[in-house]
Amino acid sequence: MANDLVLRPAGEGDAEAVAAVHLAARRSAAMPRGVHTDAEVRDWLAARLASDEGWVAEVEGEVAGYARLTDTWLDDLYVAPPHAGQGLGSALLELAKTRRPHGFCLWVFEMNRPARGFYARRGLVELERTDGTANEERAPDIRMAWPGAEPLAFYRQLIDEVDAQLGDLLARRAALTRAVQPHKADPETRDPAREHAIAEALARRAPALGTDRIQRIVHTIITESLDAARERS
Ligand SMILES: O=C(O)C(=O)C[C@]1(C(=O)O)C=C[C@@H](O)C=C1
Repeated sequence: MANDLVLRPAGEGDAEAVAAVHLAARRSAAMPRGVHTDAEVRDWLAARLASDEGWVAEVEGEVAGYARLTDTWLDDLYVAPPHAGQGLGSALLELAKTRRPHGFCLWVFEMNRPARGFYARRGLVELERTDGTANEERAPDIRMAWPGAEPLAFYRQLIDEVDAQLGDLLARRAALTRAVQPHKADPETRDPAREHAIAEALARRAPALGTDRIQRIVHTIITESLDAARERS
């Protein structure tokens, strides 16, 4: 642990120093190149720090690391390269756990093995992986979570959030199944080849479930959607 380490809330006057830590840490980390100019990063971080919860780690009076939290995410945790390996990251992460006792999530780039190991060793678990198409850097990333003091409640809340999206998607999908029926030569006959192709496409997006399970899920969704469409017509 670094001597003289002080953790304190970030103030408006810290924006410049925090941005310097962010830029230097990103350059030396196993992360994709940033897609913004340094000036854009400085402006963006200053705005974020004005509304999010920021903490700085000071060593001998200098900002050497920082963490930025929203209600449910640890959005940033960076340590300036000269101060790496001195316990600042651990101290900031433990602080985040204290500040968010009911848990939080974060994104880490798949290529950033040191960071993934750092979080895993401190009790964070991997939740999901992306192919990177949804982030600015277009680099595969991993959602990790610290499930907090009551993991059951934490995970149920995340499940509820996903189910809200799933419910909307099921409603949209069922409406489309219904809309297409009048345009079929024989609405009573199902199209196994088409259903198979749909399941294969879904299985590519959800490999953890495997094709057989996805086939059964797709079959149920389509059967029930067709049934609901008949009831309403
Ligand atoms: O594409 C069709 O032919 C549809 O009727 C839609 C749909 C679906 O919901 O995706 C439903 C039944 C068919 O067996 C195949 C697909």
